[in-house]
Amino acid sequence: MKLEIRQVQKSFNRTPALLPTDLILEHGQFTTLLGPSGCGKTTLLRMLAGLEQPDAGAIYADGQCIYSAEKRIDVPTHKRNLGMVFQDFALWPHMTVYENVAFGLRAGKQKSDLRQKVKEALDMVRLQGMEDRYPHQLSGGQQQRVAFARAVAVRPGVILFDEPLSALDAVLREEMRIEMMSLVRDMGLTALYVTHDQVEAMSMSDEIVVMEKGRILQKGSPETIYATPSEPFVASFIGKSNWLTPNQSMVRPEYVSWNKINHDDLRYHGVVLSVSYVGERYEVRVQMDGLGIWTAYRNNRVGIGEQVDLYVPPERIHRMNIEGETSFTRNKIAAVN
Ligand SMILES: Nc1ncnc2c1ncn2[C@@H]1O[C@H](COP(=O)(O)OP(=O)(O)OP(=O)(O)O)[C@@H](O)[C@H]1O
Repeated sequence: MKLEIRQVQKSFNRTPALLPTDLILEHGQFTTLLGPSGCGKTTLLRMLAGLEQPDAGAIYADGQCIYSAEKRIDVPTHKRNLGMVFQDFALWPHMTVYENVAFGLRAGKQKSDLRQKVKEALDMVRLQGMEDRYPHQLSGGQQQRVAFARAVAVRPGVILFDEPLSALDAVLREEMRIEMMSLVRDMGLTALYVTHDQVEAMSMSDEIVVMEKGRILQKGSPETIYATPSEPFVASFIGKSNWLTPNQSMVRPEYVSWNKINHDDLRYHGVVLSVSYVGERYEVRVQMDGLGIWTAYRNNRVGIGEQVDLYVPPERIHRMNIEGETSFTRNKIAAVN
């Protein structure tokens, strides 16, 4: 299913939670809303789900209007053909696994072959044989699988995730991330995923939508956003950035080297602050002269307090799009020579 959001906005008690926003979720694409707490991600997701009413704007599903403030159209949640998975799993505690998954199918009136459909959904998330258990008899990962099975059992056109993994520990979170992503892809579902975890966003998404203070700052593939963030907030929120001029141009740590490689490499001077072994290499934080703290990688240790020169190829410097400037430019400000 393709979803189109046109000029949708929402305020609570006259405070804007989402400024007028346009967004298209292409059919079969995995899109992530990424941003800090309170930036409006959940509000946007809830409006798509029909759980919150926009103040203005319209929403279309495969070209059909499912919400329009102007035309007073508001298709209820259960008729929007979507599945939802939340952070707290939202399983019914007094229902078994079977009943939890069947619940959505019953509500959606898909009663024929109920048993078969529940079985298929539970097989998919590898919970065969757990039908009679109650949620409290399951691990966090298993509970989240039940929530996922319940959401997809109705064969929705789109699946909405609101921080679905944040209640799980780091190892399980990574496992579940991979599992959910491949299930969504295998089913060809359109997915919208809300998170404030940039690693999650980078590893799962076809498209990342970076939000701040109720607006979209940038939308693009993980690779594009990492390489060419549109503004300083995006650069700082995704990956590590080494600033060459405050809030204007930066270089990613992997392009900072400890030796001059090309004749036009720029040289910067600093003092080593910390060295952490991160497996295979060391992550070194360096207090740069007049430039704040940089991160660089190294194959061997370096002493804390050591004076160092770091080199940056000019073509790796990314300049923010401020007042129409081009993305990649030569920037020699603050270079040693
Ligand atoms: N029902 C509500 N009543 C009043 N204010 C609300 C309501 N829901 C959200 N808000 C406010 O709207 C803004 C956006 O909230 P929202 O939950 O969409 O942010 P978020 O990016 O999802 O944050 P988080 O990651 O913490 O969930 C916040 O300032 C929040 O306090």
